[in-house]
Amino acid sequence: MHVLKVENLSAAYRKNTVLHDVSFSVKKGSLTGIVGPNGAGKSTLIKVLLDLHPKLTGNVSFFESPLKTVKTRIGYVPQRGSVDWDFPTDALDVVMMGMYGQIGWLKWPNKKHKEKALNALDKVGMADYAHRQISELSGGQQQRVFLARALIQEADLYFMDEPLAGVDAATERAIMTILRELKNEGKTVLVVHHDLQTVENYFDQVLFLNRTVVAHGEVHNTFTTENIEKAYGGTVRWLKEGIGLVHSPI
Ligand SMILES: Nc1ncnc2c1ncn2[C@@H]1O[C@H](COP(=O)(O)OP(=O)(O)OP(=O)(O)O)[C@@H](O)[C@H]1O
Repeated sequence: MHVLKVENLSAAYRKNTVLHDVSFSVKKGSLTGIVGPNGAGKSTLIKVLLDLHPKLTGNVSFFESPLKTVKTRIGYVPQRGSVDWDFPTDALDVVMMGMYGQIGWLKWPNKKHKEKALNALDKVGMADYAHRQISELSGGQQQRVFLARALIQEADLYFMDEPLAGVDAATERAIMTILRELKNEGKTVLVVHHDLQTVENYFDQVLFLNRTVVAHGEVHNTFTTENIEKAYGGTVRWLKEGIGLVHSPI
């Protein structure tokens, strides 16, 4: 069964088409890195899939169903820069927002919900910051709080928009451990990712996006120099060396 199936999707900002003819499907239990150059449409793709931005054409189904019937099974960690951090709320409240599917809108969370949220903060190493205003957290700490919020949803499919951007090495390891745990529990995770050097270590599937799908498949046979060049254009040359990549101008 497909967890996500996308067919001939296109989307635009005003008259500027940013995604065209995007088609791919994702299998249960996979951990996919979505890579592509700046402005390739990675964030837009996630927003369109989740109905946060309208699509022009195409079909999207989750668990072989339309989004509106399966929303509570989907978790989303937006790009940090897209969030208004001045919103006056503390870390615990941010995490509890992830539970509205379970609590129900306009109902107050009870003690059990609070405990669950605290556990999630503990899992990402942020228990001590539960009552800190989110605007007073560092970028990496905010990212961890967001991850806790997604975890508490107990979703089956997660979209994460650059969860590793601007975090320190310890936070990166902590986040990757959690993503692998989710995968091991049979959850499906799609991650927008920037660091080509770590793609082979972190993901089992890779989706190269540049306005359309350039390549998609198992990392071991899809993460090739050829596909990297196809996605990133001819101005840079990526030489695969061991598990890393060396970036060299032509
Ligand atoms: N709100 C918006 N209004 C108009 N154009 C937008 C908007 N958001 C994004 N775009 C444009 O759409 C294109 C795709 O942007 P998007 O943010 O999806 O790319 P991305 O692959 O996530 O980029 P990055 O790697 O830089 O985060 C870009 O050309 C961008 O300038």
